[in-house]
Amino acid sequence: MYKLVLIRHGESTWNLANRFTGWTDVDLTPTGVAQATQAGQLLKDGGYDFDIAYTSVLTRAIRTLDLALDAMGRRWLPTVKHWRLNERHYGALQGLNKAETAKEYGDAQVLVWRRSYDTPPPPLAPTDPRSERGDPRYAKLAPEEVPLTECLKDTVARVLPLWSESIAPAIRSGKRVVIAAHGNSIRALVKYLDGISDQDIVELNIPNGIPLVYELDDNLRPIRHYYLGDAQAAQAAAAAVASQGKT
Ligand SMILES: O=C(O)[C@@H](CO)OP(=O)(O)O
Repeated sequence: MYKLVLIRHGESTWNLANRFTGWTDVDLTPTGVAQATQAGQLLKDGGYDFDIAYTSVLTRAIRTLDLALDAMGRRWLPTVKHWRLNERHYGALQGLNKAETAKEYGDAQVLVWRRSYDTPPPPLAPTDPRSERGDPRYAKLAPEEVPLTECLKDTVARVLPLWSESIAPAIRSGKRVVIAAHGNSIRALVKYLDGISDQDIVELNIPNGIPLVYELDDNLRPIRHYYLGDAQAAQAAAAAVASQGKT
């Protein structure tokens, strides 16, 4: 049996401001810092240890990983930072307040933009100053590979090559893996691992900064999964994430 640990970053400044974030690179709030440290403490207390870490190229996930590993005395852990673990690109919604957007377009439309499997939010114009196409961290990508919007289906499609080419082989080779990523890149991975339907994935929300443990069989099929720490608190935090897009 293998164990894989997934951690969504701690609360970010734009989580606090309730703004659509996507590929916008914002930092953690003091609460987010505390959540990340607490995640590391929970892992340490639970006897978890890792051989390799994966994270995105966005500050909130990188810092969460750093803080969690620091709490475990494992700041030196080999780490892969990859754009394929970035948050889902939120297109022209990036920067807008979620509740105000719901007031303007209605809760149902915002739910479609936030959680539907295959309806992307309206795209950014390539010339929009919010576009990440000129950002040096994506210099290795062709400009058109840097998204202007994504639905979850697109996110699944770009997360899975990293899973099958790097993360899954690492797990199979016996390495203990932790992934610090984002609400929707984790939803993409969980959809794939658990075989969740396109309809049911709408209901799945991932709370900030709570380690989610997957026990996997020899074929990397999930046996069970659970949040570390207080299960009810994790459930309440996930429900609070679901409410962020309501009026
Ligand atoms: O804004 C975002 O990028 C994500 C995660 O914070 O939000 P949501 O939960 O609305 O998908």
